[in-house]
Amino acid sequence: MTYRGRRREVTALRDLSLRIGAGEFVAVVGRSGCGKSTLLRLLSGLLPASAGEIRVAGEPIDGPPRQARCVFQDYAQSLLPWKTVAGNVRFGLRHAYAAPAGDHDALVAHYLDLVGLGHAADRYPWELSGGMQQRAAIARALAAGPRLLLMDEAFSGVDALSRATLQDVILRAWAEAGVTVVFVTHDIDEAVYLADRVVVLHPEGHGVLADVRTDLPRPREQVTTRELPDFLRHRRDLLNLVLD
Ligand SMILES: Nc1ncnc2c1ncn2[C@@H]1O[C@H](COP(=O)(O)OP(=O)(O)OP(=O)(O)O)[C@@H](O)[C@H]1O
Repeated sequence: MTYRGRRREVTALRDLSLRIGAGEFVAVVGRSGCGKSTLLRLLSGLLPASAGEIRVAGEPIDGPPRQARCVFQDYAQSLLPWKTVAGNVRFGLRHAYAAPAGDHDALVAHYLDLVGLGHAADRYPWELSGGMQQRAAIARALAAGPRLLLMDEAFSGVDALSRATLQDVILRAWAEAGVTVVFVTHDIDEAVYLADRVVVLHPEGHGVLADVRTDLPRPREQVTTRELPDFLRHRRDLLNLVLD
């Protein structure tokens, strides 16, 4: 992928070949500037690839794929400020990939419960903490019934405890919805905790440096999973790869 500016060109990713199966939870890690966000923007169809091809569900994409939804780090800008939390989730339902069966009120309540925001349905985004706003953004994305959920440093802007809660929210949602998740993070611990497969990008954007199956037992749990010998082994190996 080459970014073409007026004065110069920056090639962010090259020789990248990656295949992600339906229903996988894949984390993408790597040094700052290695192209993680570029990869996600390409998958989201927001950035047209300057070379190569991206297929979602076997179809080459030429814009945002209908079955994909994105959650970015900047939660403050991802919600509609004039709508309540419930109104934002309802918006997700109304623009769903496949029209959801059932009563919309019940579905809104379901997604709010899933992210632990049942008590905040009538509040506006500016009345919520950062972690709550991000939960609302996740509920809205899930309400759209995506088959592919793209998350870019989605939990980086919140405090450590809210981050742990959000990690468990997304694990629950993934287990329930069977959606494919591609999760970009600079946090190796988060990658190993969440995913079954961790893709390490080459520091200078030369494709994939390593593609590691972690496959820790599920369900995951914040304390016990992080103490597993396999968790610690993958964490150490991945840190060595990224820091090298
Ligand atoms: N809009 C843009 N125009 C020009 N160059 C860009 C643009 N966006 C990103 N780049 C460059 O592409 C490369 C990859 O950037 P990208 O943001 O994808 O990396 P990243 O791995 O997500 O970084 P970080 O971990 O710091 O967020 C970098 O060299 C960056 O400077």
